[in-house]
Amino acid sequence: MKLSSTEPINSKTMKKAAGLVIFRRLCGEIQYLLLKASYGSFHWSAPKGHVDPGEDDFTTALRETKEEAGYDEKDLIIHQNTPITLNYEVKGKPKIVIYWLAELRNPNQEPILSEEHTELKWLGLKAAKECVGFKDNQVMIDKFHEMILTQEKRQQS
Ligand SMILES: Nc1ncnc2c1ncn2[C@@H]1O[C@H](COP(=O)(O)OP(=O)(O)OP(=O)(O)OP(=O)(O)OC[C@H]2O[C@@H](n3cnc4c(N)ncnc43)[C@H](O)[C@@H]2O)[C@@H](O)[C@H]1O
Repeated sequence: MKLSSTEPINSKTMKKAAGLVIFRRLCGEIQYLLLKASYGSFHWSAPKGHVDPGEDDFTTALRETKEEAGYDEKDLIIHQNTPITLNYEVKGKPKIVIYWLAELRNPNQEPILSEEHTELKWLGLKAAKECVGFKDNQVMIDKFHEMILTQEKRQQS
């Protein structure tokens, strides 16, 4: 389900985070960046994090990407008009996470990880979906992938 990024939330009952699904084109393949958490269930996700009080979602996505992957806005081509929002529960509390799609301009620029992650992977569509595991996350990657392919077709025609 997609929500407006300006939808009001009750920060006491709902967690909110924002991030970027970053891809690169390398050796004829579209590859997605995933990071492994250094805590909790050691889950894999795109760079993202908690929206600070008073911060807008997109600013959070940029800040967290810089903190967790070392990429600046200038390193990326961001599809700002097509965010996708995931809704799930963490420890019994609802959480929403807003993601934007972003292409890494220089596919050879490797991420710089923070202490929040121990590993990174660049994965093609199938492997990326297997790695994130969660169905809603997989559907999101499929949707972003479709956007990339549609844009490629438009540019070729
Ligand atoms: N257990 C822990 N132990 C120690 N420190 C911790 C901690 N959890 C958080 N922290 C601290 O919090 C900071 C992270 O904060 P932030 O960096 O600000 O926020 P975040 O990425 O949204 O946090 P998190 O990784 O917890 O969220 P996610 O929704 O992916 O993941 C949250 C949970 O939801 C699950 N999940 C992820 N995506 C899901 C989905 N689509 N559907 C259902 N569950 C999902 C994950 O497997 C995971 O279990 C870290 O620096 C760390 O210090």
